[in-house]
Amino acid sequence: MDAISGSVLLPRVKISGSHRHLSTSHHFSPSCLLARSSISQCCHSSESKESKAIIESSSDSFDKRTSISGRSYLWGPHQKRKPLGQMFCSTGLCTYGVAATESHPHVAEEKVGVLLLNLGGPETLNDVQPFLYNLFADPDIIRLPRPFQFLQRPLAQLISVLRAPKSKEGYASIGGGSPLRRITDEQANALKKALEEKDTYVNVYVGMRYWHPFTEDAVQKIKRDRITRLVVLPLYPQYSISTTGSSIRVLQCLFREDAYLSRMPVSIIESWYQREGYIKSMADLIENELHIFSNPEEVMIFFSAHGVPVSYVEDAGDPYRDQMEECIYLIMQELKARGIKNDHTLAYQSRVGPVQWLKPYTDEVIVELGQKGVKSLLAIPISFVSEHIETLEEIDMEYKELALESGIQNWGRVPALGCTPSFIADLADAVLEALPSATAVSTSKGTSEEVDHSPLGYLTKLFFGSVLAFVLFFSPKMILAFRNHLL
Ligand SMILES: C=CC1=C(C)c2cc3[nH]c(cc4nc(cc5[nH]c(cc1n2)c(C)c5CCC(=O)O)C(CCC(=O)O)=C4C)c(C)c3C=C
Ligand SMILES: [Fe+2]
Repeated sequence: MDAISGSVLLPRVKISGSHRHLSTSHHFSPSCLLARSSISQCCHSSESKESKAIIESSSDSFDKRTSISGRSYLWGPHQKRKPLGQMFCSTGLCTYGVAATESHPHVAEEKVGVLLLNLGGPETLNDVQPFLYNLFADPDIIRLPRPFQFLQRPLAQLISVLRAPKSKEGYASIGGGSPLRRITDEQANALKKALEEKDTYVNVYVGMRYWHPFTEDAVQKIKRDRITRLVVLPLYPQYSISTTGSSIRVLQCLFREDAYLSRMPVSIIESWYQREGYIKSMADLIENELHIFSNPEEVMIFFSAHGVPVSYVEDAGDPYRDQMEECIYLIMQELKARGIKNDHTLAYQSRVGPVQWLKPYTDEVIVELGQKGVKSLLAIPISFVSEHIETLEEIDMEYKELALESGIQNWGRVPALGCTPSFIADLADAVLEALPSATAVSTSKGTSEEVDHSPLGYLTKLFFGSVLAFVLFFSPKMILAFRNHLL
């Protein structure tokens, strides 16, 4: 899908909000890594200077629910929860600054865009290895200490080649590719329509982090369409460094480098797991599935979230686990208010590689529940709003089989939200609420470090990196770890 275009434009969008000067200038590290050689540079953020430029404006106009987590976080070595600062305006943190009006002084009518960010997935089995390469080349997915960052791409190459056969099996079992692009396009269409029903006419764009349509392509379209105000909506309810954080950092690099884009008012909705519409939509889905069981009140409500390595949360300050727990608390509160008082559990799935991931692990909890005599289980994928390989293969096939082997007799699974009307309507509200707080990216280009772009330097690093990666990955310990966890 290109943009889902709305012919126009904004006389009907009311943009209100107090005008406030943003007093902090923004300095961004140019330490960009070429994560995908074919596309543009993407930031490696851990050194970003603007992590120091924190404005926590106590905006009176901002929704208190959003404020619980309405900020972004930088990760990096020894960093604890560092707000991204004001590279972009994050919903709830600020109102739109003077730059917005100064930069587009002749804009008579706003032309609003909504950019949906998602992970992307391979569409064919041939796409699997290059998709995995893009994923593992992301410094927000494999975090290497600074002196070893030059190994990122050789490592990504190695790991993607090693993992591809297993991943391909998974994608083959769900029809030969990921449904993510199709579903995200459908969500984009539905969101556009939902906004039109609220008298707001926008272009909706889809930007994927690791596969087509790439974020870089979506941004080009936004520029081509002369969008004057943008709301960025990552399709992850909870914020993680590895998902929303990674996508936003790509955007930062793209916007920082472009005069037009850096002046465009932008608002990012960083997390929205606590929105009433989302919570109620999830509760509706759970309630519906519970009714299918013959003994609804005895069913264990089993939330299975995508995991992240423990170090993200404990060392880098990823708010993901906190947001996940709060999200589940809110859903359970909503269910209780409807008279549903079932037991519930949260566990984390889909771990990759030889490091500790958030616990408890989904597979281990399923076995334990079986041993404890739980007979009915309703699995709820909670970290993602589309069907994808980890719902269709991991939950529906692997975990179902494990559950039945472990003594659980009745198995159910809540579908992903997809285009559920109440959910899409809530996303539309989130967009409308975010519009007034859009602010322009700073045009200042503070630099403190330079990246070595010389071809010789690059080739030397690539060569030694490959040798080192090879040695590292074929040491007996690593082979064992890979056999156990990755392959
Ligand atoms: C909130 C959701 C997700 C988080 C957090 C997340 C972190 C994360 N993922 C990997 C490694 C892989 N992820 C893969 C695919 C994949 N992951 C998510 C969501 C989250 N990932 C989605 C939606 C998908 C796409 C699924 C599809 O349908 O295509 C894969 C590839 C599939 C596979 O081989 O298993 C890998 C690998 C890491 C390392 C990580 C955190 C650091
Ligand atoms: Fe993942």
